[in-house]
Amino acid sequence: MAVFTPLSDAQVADFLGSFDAGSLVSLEGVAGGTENSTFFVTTDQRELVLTLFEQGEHEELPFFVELLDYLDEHRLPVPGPVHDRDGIALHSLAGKPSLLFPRLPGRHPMAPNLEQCRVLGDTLGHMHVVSQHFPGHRPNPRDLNWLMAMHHRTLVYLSPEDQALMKDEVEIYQGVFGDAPPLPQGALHGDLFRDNTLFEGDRLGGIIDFYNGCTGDLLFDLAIVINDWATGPDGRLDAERHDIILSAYQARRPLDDTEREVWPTMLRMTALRYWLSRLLVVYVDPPAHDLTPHDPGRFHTILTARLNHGALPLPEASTTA
Ligand SMILES: Nc1ncnc2c1ncn2[C@@H]1O[C@H](COP(=O)(O)OP(=O)(O)OP(=O)(O)O)[C@@H](O)[C@H]1O
Ligand SMILES: N[C@@H](CCO)C(=O)O
Repeated sequence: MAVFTPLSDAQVADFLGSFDAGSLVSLEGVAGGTENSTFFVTTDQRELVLTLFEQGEHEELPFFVELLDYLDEHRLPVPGPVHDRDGIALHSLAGKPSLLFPRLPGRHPMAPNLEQCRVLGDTLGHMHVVSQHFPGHRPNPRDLNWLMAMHHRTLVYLSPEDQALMKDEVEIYQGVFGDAPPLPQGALHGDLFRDNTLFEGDRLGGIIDFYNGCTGDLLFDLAIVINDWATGPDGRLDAERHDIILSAYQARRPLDDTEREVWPTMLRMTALRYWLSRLLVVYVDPPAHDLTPHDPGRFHTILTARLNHGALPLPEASTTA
């Protein structure tokens, strides 16, 4: 379950009073998610999602609201926060910061078909074209600087081989990214896994959970997507899903020469980013709740597959994906 702070019907009915969103009909805690409390709220006018922020940097919340507002204004399929009659989105409920969103249709595509992959690549490309002009600023909190600072904390829990793997990799990334010209920048989703999208058949209902959103290398976002959406059970890349996502993406935003050059390293660095973040959750800073943490081993498998088999050739940019 992911309701860490229960709410009564009366609390939510009162909360809805400041919005033009109708009167409460029903309230249901949402089982998914691990970080925040999420509720489906039905009013006599619409279906909504209410999120209470349980952890994280609350001072970062205005950035997420601005980013979602911006993407929503540019017609990207994201849940634009609902603003109250005074134009305010961010409220406090049960002592926690809270946001109200439209409820988007669909389910998480855990075994995405090729059309869903194409739509995702197209939408991410579109999002990155738009997000290059987003005026907000929040440096990527999981970038190479974070890897360099944090990886030491997990070494004691690793085998000697894995310690060497992690240290060597971080050193290689420093060399590659330290020497490369700057990569194209913009706002990123920062965690665009399959379970942060909703599909109704082949139609993308929306991209959710922007709480890793930040500004930085657009290629970082694309590599996270390929590692999650286009990887088989053995950690190796699935050529069909890989090619269709990247072709659709590049029809919107072709990768430049530097991005193409550092791509194999970016795939490895974003795999290590999740290996490390999951190790930190399991060993170093476990959450108070007893939800099963994500498996760090999955991203160890992906990282070693990228090392042993390299990246696949990038499709050329075309305008017909
Ligand atoms: N706008 C929305 N429309 C429909 N469903 C939503 C929406 N927002 C969230 N959900 C549902 O609530 C679940 C939890 O939401 P979310 O992913 O934001 O929570 P979280 O605790 O931050 O999760 P995570 O563990 O992925 O970080 C989602 O998996 C999805 O099923
Ligand atoms: N998507 C993340 C969890 C939420 O940040 C992971 O799979 O480790």
